[in-house]
Amino acid sequence: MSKSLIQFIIEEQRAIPGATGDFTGLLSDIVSACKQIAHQVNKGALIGVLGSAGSENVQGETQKKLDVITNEIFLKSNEWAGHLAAMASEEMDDIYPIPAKYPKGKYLLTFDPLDGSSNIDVNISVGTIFSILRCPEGITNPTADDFMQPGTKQVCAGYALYGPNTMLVITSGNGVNGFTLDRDVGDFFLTHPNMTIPADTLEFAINASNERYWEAPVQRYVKECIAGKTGPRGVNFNMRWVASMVAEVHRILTRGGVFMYPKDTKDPSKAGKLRLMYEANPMSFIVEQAGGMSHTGYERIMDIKPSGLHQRVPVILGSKNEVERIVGYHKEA
Ligand SMILES: O=P(O)(O)OC[C@H]1O[C@](O)(COP(=O)(O)O)[C@@H](O)[C@@H]1O
Ligand SMILES: [Mg+2]
Ligand SMILES: [Mg+2]
Repeated sequence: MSKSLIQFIIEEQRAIPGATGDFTGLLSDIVSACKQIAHQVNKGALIGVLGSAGSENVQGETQKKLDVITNEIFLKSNEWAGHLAAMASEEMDDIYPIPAKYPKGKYLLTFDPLDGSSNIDVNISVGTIFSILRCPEGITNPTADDFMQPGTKQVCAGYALYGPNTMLVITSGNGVNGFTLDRDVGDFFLTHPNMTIPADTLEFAINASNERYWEAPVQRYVKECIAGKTGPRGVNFNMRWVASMVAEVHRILTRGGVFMYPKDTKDPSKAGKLRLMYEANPMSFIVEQAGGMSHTGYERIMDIKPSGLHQRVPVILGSKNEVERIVGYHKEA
């Protein structure tokens, strides 16, 4: 049988001089949270977890019952062990300091507990996204300011995909590896070592209903793809849109492609739809580690110095040559 996720992490940790085991402990708590979420998502209506919670999160989005449940699972699994100083989530306005009754640790955790939650009631794949940062040296009671680190500072990023299989895909800056949950054994096993994104692709993903709001460079790119053989690209493209970022990124890691939620004029107060700290940054870390590229069209996402926990950014990520082309269109515009 292939390596379990925890064996894999412990072996990686051994290669780091001075490692204390804190990181391994933290990842094992995250894995435990993802297994619990997989169980809830899998049971669905049988345990009454589908539908709306009747509340709104800080972004003004209606929360699903599972948004609330999965957020609670992540907090409870990760607060007790002494690896973290604080957490931040899509579903909470402010940061979550570790309660005084527990020891505090040296890491910060941000997460989107249920990504693609509009898909949950229609039984389409959803996921969880997380990012681990170091708590700044000497800080025991971090504030939101301590989370304002660019994506290049991430220690680890990952996602769980709750699809036909439950998978966990992680990077700690040493390539990207994918693990599949064996429900009978109750553990994740390495099934997709060294995942890489092909540099070229003939597949793109975008919510085309927003076309009239996009900027000219993205309109040009998509128009050229749709023109296919008869257009300037001289080749046919395929399009996909799942509306779960985790599923789109997983497809791109598996067979290449481009995913875009670009800057648009739909709501001028928002720079994009996706959130930097717990969606764009972790996915960018994974995509770059797999040989892909992740950009806003104007700058590398992981270079952005965050200004707020729930800051939104435009996202263009995936196969390198296509993302470079789209960035080039932005420069020409
Ligand atoms: O419904 P739209 O506008 O196509 O947006 C879909 C995007 O929104 C998201 O669902 C946002 O994530 P949440 O469900 O965590 O809010 C992404 O996963 C997805 O790419
Ligand atoms: Mg999300
Ligand atoms: Mg979410």
